[in-house]
Amino acid sequence: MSILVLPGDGIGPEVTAQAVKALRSVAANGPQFEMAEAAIGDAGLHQAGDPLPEATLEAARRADAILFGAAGTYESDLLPPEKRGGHGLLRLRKALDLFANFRPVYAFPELIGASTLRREVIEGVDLVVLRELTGDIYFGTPRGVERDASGQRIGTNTMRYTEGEIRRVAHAGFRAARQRRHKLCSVDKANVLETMALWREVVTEVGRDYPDVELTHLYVDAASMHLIRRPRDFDVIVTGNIFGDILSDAAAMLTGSIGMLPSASLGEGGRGLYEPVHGSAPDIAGQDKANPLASILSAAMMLRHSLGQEEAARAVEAAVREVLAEGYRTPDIMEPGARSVGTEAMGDAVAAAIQRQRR
Ligand SMILES: NC(=O)C1=CN([C@@H]2O[C@H](COP(=O)(O)OP(=O)(O)OC[C@H]3O[C@@H](n4cnc5c(N)ncnc54)[C@H](O)[C@@H]3O)[C@@H](O)[C@H]2O)C=CC1
Ligand SMILES: CC(C)CC(=O)C(=O)O
Ligand SMILES: [Mg+2]
Repeated sequence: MSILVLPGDGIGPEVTAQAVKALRSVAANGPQFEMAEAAIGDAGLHQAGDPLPEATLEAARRADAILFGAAGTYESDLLPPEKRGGHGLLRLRKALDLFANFRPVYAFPELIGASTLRREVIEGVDLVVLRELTGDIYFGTPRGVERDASGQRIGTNTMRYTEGEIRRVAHAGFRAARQRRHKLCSVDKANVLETMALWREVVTEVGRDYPDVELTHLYVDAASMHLIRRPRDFDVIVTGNIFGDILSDAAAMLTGSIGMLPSASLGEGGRGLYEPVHGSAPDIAGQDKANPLASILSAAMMLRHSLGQEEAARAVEAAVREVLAEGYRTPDIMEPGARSVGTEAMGDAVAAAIQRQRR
């Protein structure tokens, strides 16, 4: 089994190193992995002049699974796309046609006290945001900044979805709901945007094949309110690229921190890209402060979905619960009386707990 590791920028390399530690701990008495590393993001720009170097894309195509950290910095964010670290990630997802990004939002009972939200709202939260990942306003054309006849600058991006793109992610949403509590909520802005009216129509059509799944629809503005007000009512949320990007960061706070949210980006084949939901966090990079659990939980999703190692995936997840129950906390999830640890020490604690789980 081959894993390509793409640490990227900022806290990307710090958290990814802890996920690699967890995988090595799994491999100590279980499946063997071949791990290789390649550059992406600003790191790719520095190394090869491209946020997605050709060698990285080739290696990604060959790997069984890809573990990604974070790409981009505030400095490169405002440059043209070809010089923008984060663009490397967008291109990778597109090149591998990884259109279904599953972002589980699970409120660990051990972390209820770490959240800024009320216990009665977040206790029992267990939902998945399924974000479409290769279409929408992030990829639609025309795009760019140009000048009109008067010399004024005009910025354009285009929200665009084909029927086929909506259909395939809708199927993925219904299938996911079938594995869970049989509820799918489709989030759109069909009252204003034609693209989203098509989204609602196609999701409704696909829903006829899944009579056992309860389909509901919400507009994205109301959905963001309901997500915070009554998060337990949600099972699977399927939505477009930009709405999913925003809603999942908001939903992260139901778990205590964005440092707790893993994700799996999947296509039609078995190969997946496993990526924490957070970014490169320049404000805490290089300070041993980042929470590595989102990355470690992404590695667990990788073991499950791309490498066929369900038992190992469960061991990693159980190890995370164990260290949380023991009171290990990075600063983002710190609470009074807990054991304050840095990124490295959290990774060590999880790796040791994996050993205990697999004994
Ligand atoms: N998947 C990716 O590669 C993503 C890349 N980005 C890029 O990352 C850079 C920073 O973007 P931001 O908007 O600030 O989002 P961000 O997710 O990097 O950070 C937002 C806030 O959450 C905190 N945070 C993030 N991850 C954390 C972790 N594991 N542990 C503890 N705290 C954590 C940060 O310290 C910051 O205060 C930008 O260049 C952006 O383009 C942003 C989002 C996703
Ligand atoms: C490059 C960005 C679109 C990354 C991001 O915010 C995300 O994937 O959540
Ligand atoms: Mg995001």
